[in-house]
Amino acid sequence: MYKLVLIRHGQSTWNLENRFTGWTDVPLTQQGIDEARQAGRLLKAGGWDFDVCHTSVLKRATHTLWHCLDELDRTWLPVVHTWRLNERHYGALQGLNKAETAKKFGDEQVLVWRRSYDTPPPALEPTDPRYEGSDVRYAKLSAGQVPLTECLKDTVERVLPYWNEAMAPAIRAGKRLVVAAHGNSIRALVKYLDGISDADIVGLNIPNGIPLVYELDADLKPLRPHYYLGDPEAAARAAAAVASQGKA
Ligand SMILES: O=C(O)[C@@H](CO)OP(=O)(O)O
Repeated sequence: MYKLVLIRHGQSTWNLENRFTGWTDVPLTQQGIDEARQAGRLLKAGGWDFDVCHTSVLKRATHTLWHCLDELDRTWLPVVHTWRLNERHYGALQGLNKAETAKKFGDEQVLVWRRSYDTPPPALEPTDPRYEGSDVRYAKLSAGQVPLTECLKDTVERVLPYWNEAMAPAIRAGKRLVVAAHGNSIRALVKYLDGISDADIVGLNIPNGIPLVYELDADLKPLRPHYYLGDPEAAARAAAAVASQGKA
């Protein structure tokens, strides 16, 4: 049996301000740091250990990993950064307040933008100062790979090659992986691993800073439903709070 741990970053400054974030590189709040450290303590208490860490190129995920590894006394572990684990790109919504956007466009429309599988939010113009195309960390990507917006389907399409080419082979080789990523890049992985339908993925929300565990068979299929470490009710409450962030 293989085990895989996925952790959504702790609270970011834009989570606190309830703003659509996407590829915007905002830091953790003090609460986010505390959540990351608590995730590390939970892992330590459970006797978890890892060989390799994977994270995005965004600091809220990277710093979550650092704090978590610090609690585990594993800051020396190899860390692989990839843009493919970045948050889903939120297009022209990046920076806007979620509740105000729901007031303007309605809860239903915001739910479609936040959680539908294949309807992307409005796209950024390439001339928009928010466009990340000239950011040095994406210099090696082809022009089309730096998104102007993404629906979850687009995120799945860039996360899955990384799963297939980097993560799955490492797991099969016996490496114990911990992944610090984002609400929607984790939803992309969960959709694939659990075989969740395009319709049902709308109801899936990932809480901040709580380790999510997969137990996988030799074919990397889940042996049991994925679960959160710690108090399951607290994890369910935190996921419900994420769901309601997009309401007016
Ligand atoms: O703003 C974002 O980038 C994501 C994660 O914080 O938000 P949502 O939960 O609305 O997809």
